[in-house]
Amino acid sequence: MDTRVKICGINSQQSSEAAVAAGAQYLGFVFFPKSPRNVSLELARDLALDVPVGVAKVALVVNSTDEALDQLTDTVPIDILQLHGSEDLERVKAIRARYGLPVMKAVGVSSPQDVKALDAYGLVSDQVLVDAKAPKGAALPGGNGLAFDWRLISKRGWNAPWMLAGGLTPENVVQAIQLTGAKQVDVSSGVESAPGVKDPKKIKAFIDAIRAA
Ligand SMILES: O=C(O)c1ccccc1NCC(=O)[C@H](O)[C@H](O)COP(=O)(O)O
Repeated sequence: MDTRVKICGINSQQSSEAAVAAGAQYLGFVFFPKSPRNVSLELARDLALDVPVGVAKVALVVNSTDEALDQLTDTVPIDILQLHGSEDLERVKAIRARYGLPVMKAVGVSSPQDVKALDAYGLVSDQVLVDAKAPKGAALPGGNGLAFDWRLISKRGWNAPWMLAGGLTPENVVQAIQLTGAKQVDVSSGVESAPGVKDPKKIKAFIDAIRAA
């Protein structure tokens, strides 16, 4: 399978190098203080400057203000802004216009009703991330290691390129791709040895499983 892979929650040189060596096309940097994967602007800048050309650097933010985004984009060389909060269509359009960067809007899915939102976001975003909806009261809006019912989106497409996320692992990713038809996948918890600790062996196993299928 030539599925494109995003490894999210890169927070060390080791995890960055492991993801690049394994063949990831995207690296995600989380800017959300409650997350065990949260990185400072300075660390993200240092890591991003070492990422080879051709591997996309994704900055993941949650309901960020323009001031915070100004600081982020002035400090860290990123390629894509991933909006993982409750940003509405107008906010997505405004961020895209202000920064001139591709925007990937994350949409949480747990029911057919949630899937309906993807059409609208697909019209204003460059990509959509189809993720498991965070449980009520969860500390994190994403990165929870929870999968949703992939049948809800089986063989669907929306108005923009999309990426499947939520509870993916080296053991289930091929099945998830076969069932949904996803051409891009995103993983965080499933390639960690502990919350926020990326495991180079699991990263390689995740991508090798896809390549071998
Ligand atoms: O990963 C985080 O800690 C995180 C924190 C706050 C908002 C979003 C977050 N992650 C978003 C991602 O893109 C994850 O890769 C995606 O939700 C899948 O996570 P997982 O189910 O752990 O593979």
